[in-house]
Amino acid sequence: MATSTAAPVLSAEEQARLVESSKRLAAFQAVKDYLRPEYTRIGIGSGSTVVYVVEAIAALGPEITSRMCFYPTGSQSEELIEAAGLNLQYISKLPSGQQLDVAFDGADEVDDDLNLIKGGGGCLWQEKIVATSAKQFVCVADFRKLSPRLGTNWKKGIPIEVLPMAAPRVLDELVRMGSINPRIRSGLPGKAGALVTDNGLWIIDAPFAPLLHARDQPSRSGEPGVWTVEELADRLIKIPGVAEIGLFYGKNGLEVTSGAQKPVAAYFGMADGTVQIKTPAIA
Ligand SMILES: O=C[C@H](O)[C@H](O)[C@H](O)COP(=O)(O)O
Repeated sequence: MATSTAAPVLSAEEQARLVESSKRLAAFQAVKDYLRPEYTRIGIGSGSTVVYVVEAIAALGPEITSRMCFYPTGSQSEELIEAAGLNLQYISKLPSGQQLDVAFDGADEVDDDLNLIKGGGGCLWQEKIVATSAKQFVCVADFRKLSPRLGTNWKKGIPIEVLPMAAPRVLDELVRMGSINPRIRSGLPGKAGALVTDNGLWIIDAPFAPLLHARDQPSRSGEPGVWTVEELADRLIKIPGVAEIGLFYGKNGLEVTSGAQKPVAAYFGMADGTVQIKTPAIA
C-alpha cells in the first residue's frame, strides 16, 4: 500500500507555534556562532525574532554579558535590552571611527543574494544605522522569510520612511515608478491616522513586482515596474522626502569591512527543526 508523504496540515495555532519555535532556534544558533565572549558592543534590532536573540544573550549569564553594551534600534529593542537586565548604550555615543562588534536583526524577506526587506514592524532607519555600524551584521529569521527574489513572499510592499509633509508627492512618484497601490501605513487598530515611527516619520508600503538581480536583467529589460534591487533602491532613496528605505542591499559584509547593509550570515529556523545558514557567495 502506498504511503502518503504529504506534509501534515497544521491548525493556525500549530503553525504559529512552529513559526515561533523556528525563530527561537535560529536566534539561539546565531548567538552561539557570532557572539564571542570578548565582544563588548552588540547591536540589537527590532521585531519579534529579536526577542529570542535577547533571550539567548541573557541566557549566557551576567559573567559574560555584564562586560558588554547593547545598542538598540528603537524603542522596542531598548525595552527588550533593559527588561533582560543588559547594559543599554546608544549608537549616538559610539565614538566616530569605532564599530560595533556584531549586530543581530530580523527581516521580512531575504533573497538569494542576502538582500533584505525590513521595516514590516515600522523600524528600518535606526536598524540600517546600527547594522552598518557593525563589523558583522547577522540576520535571524524563520523559514517564511526565505525567498529567491524580494517581493515574492512579502507582498505588503517595500517599507519607506518618509517625512509626513512629503507623503503625497512620494506616493505620486512611486506610482510613476510602477508601484502597485502604494499606501501610507495606518497606526494600530483603533488609532486613527498614520503610524508614526520612532523618528516621528511615516511609513509608506510600496509593492513592486518581485525584484530582479542584476544578472536577471537582460531577459526583463523594458518591462514597466520591473526593477533590480539595486536600481530600485537607488531610485527610491533619491525621492525628495524619503528618509530611508527598507531595502538592505549593496556590498555584503565579507566584501567590505564597514558599512555593509547586507548580512555576513542569515540564520533561518526551518519547519523541520533544523537551522539553515546562508552566507554570501564569494565571487
Ligand atoms: O520593522 C521591523 C524590523 O525591520 C523587523 O526586523 C522585521 O520586520 C522582522 O520582524 P519579525 O522578526 O517580527 O518578523
